[in-house]
Parts: sequence; C-alpha cells; structure tokens
Amino acid sequence: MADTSSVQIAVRMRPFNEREKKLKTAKCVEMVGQMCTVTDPESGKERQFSFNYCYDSFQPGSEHFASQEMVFRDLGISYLENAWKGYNCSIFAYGQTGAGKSYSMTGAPGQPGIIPRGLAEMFQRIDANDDPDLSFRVEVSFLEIYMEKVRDLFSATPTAGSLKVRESPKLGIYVEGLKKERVACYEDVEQLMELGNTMRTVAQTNMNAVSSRSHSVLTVLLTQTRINKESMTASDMTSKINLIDLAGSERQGKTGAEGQRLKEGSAINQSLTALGNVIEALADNCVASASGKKKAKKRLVPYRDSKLTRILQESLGGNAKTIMVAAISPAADNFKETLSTLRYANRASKIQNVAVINESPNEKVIRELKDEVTRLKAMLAAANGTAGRCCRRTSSRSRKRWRLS
Ligand SMILES: Nc1ncnc2c1ncn2[C@@H]1O[C@H](COP(=O)(O)OP(=O)(O)OP(=O)(O)O)[C@@H](O)[C@H]1O
Repeated sequence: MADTSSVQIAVRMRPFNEREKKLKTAKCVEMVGQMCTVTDPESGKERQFSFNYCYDSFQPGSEHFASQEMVFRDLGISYLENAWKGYNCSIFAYGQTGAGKSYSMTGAPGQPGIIPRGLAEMFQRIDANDDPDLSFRVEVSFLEIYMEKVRDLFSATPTAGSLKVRESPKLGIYVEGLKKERVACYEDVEQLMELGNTMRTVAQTNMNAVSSRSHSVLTVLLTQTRINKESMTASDMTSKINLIDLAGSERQGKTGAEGQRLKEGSAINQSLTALGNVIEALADNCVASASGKKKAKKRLVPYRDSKLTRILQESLGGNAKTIMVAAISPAADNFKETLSTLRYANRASKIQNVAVINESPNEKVIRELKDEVTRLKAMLAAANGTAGRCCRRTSSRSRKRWRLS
C-alpha cells in the first residue's frame, strides 16, 4: 500500500543564549499558530512562513511555550505510529550552529529529546503487547559523517577510512560493515547511545560550547513478526527509522574557527549545500508534477554529490515518512541565518515522499486476502438485502460486480 505525503516541517525557536544576551540583541522571530514571522532588523521588512508545526520555546512558562514533552507528543508519536504500521520514518534536524538541533533530537540533562523519549515509548509499547502471535525485534546502528567519511559510532576502533554507502534492491541504501546491535530494552539502547555519543566528534566554537562537527544518523530497525497458527507461517514487517542530527551551517567570522575547526566547518557547509541542492531539485520536480504539464522536465536529483545526501536518499523523495525539524535562534543578530533556514524548510515542505509498508510477501498476500474477504462479505450482505426486497430486478451492474469478484 503506497502512501504519498509531503515532508512535514516543524520549526522550533530556542531561548536567547549567553552570547545573544551579552550582545543585547533584539528578538526578530514571532510565532502564532502555524505562522512564523521574521523581521529584518535593518529594514523592518517582515517575512511570513507557514509550517505544519511552529514551536515557540523562547520563554519557559509563557502561554504558548513548547516543551520537550510537547514536541515529542506531536513529532515522536507520529513517527512511532507510522513505524508500527510498517512505514520507514525519518526525522532530521537542520539549522544554524547552536540553534538547538541536538537539544531537540537528543536533549539536555533532565530534558530528554525526541530520540530517547521515542525509544522509551517504543519499548513501553512492546512490553504492553499481549498478542501471543506477535513478537518484536529491535536493532540499532549509529554512524557519523565526519569530513565526508562515514564512521561507525558503535565500533570501539573506528575504521581509519570511510565505510562504503551501497544500494541493493532488497536493503535499499545501506552502509557496508556498519554494526547492528540487537537491543531488548530501553536501558540497552541508553548504554549504546552513551558509548556512541562519546565517539562523536564535538568541539567548542564561539557559537556553541559543544558543537557537533559531524552529521549523526541513528537507525532503528523495528521488526514485527506475526505467527499464523493455521498456515504455520511467520511473516515479518520491518520499519527503518532514521533519526538524524545534522551538523550546523556556520560562518567562519562568527564561529572564529581556525585550523581543523575551519576545515570541519567547510566540510559541513559543503555537505549542507549538497543537501540544499537535493531539496531544491526534488521541490522543483514536485512543483512540476503538480502543474500537470505533460512536458514539464524533471531535474536530476544529485543524491550522489555527498555521503549525507546518499544516506538521506530514502528520506527525501523516497520510501519514508519524513519530518524536518528546523531549529532557529530568536536573535536579530542571526537574522540572515534564520531566514535562510526558513527558506530551506519552506522548499523542503514541497517534497512528496511515497512510503510503502515494508512487509514480507506472505504478510502482503494474507492482508490482501483478508481485505478481499471483508469486501466480499460486505457485497454479499448488501446483495442479500437487495435480493430480499426486489429479487427480480438485479441490475446488470451488480451482476457484473458478482462476476468480477
Ligand atoms: N529549546 C531550547 N531550550 C533551552 N535550551 C536550548 C534549546 N535549544 C537549544 N538550547 C541550548 O542551546 C545550546 C545549543 O544547542 P544545541 O547544541 O542543541 O545546538 P545545535 O544546533 O545542535 O548546534 P551545533 O550545530 O553547533 O551542534 C545548548 O546549550 C542547548 O542546551
């Protein structure tokens, strides 16, 4: 069953940080409902955007304050529900350095983000399962893309080189040799995540005391196995959940990066530009398709231009239900970066994905047969009702229906 849906966009504004407080910079972003308005501090010109979700986390305690819990209730629960149905899901956080991507995805001490909350909820749901014919398997892998190299964050001795990104009809896009750990409870994941996060490359810059210098991708494979006692068969349904914390775009003048930090910053910006090009091509193609013009030319989507876009290929324009979290600063000092993030997010909202339920052939046949039986029963009931009232006047259309089924 294919399901076409747009990439969902959630914009989140954080509070002022110490740097912005010291600068005594003004606030240039306002959020009301699904509208986000940003004001150019020089010209006073306003630009308005509308998104699926706008989270105002500027002032704790304010009327519309969006807490970690609230963000999770919308975005986290939505991806879990889709994963349970057997769809691939992706959440990726995008934004300027220090804008709050890791805060939304991973969280801070005492303020867990989407990833830990989602995994805890996943195991709660699994533990609550009382269907003896249904069992679950959860596997996780964790990688970072650092300076265009893919590294396994669960490996105690990360490879010197880069792991290879491959594609196969059965597995889709995958990273060859990446460790996949089976986990039985939330505590297992927590331990692995702690190990993985210590392996991740972070450093201090002028814009963020703990700045991610790499893109990280946590992949969770949720497999549901159903035993059919009558036919003595087992069928699997697997959902691949990608939870992605991108490194932030940055300006050298602001971060004060030099040496290795500068090289990292330019690798980050390069891969984000490649991501921007993919988003632009996909958005153009979707707009062209929607125009209904037969001759509308489709642009080639440059997924192969970077490791990041290759790994995100299924999440953008492919077989997945995807949410983009666009993290922004409220400060006038960051107006240009914020406007650029909002434009990026606006473009991404035009992308249509086509997700399919990832079930084994057995499961598919069983589901289709069940649907067929339900349909036939409904037709039979309807026909019996009609027959009782006017048995001689069965229309040719209904006879045809009988024959066709
Ligand atoms: N909504 C929020 N509420 C409170 N504090 C926040 C919020 N968002 C971010 N912060 C704080 O701002 C700082 C920077 O956030 P974070 O590290 O998440 O940024 P980032 O976008 O991941 O940056 P980078 O790209 O440099 O890794 C952190 O100290 C974080 O705790």
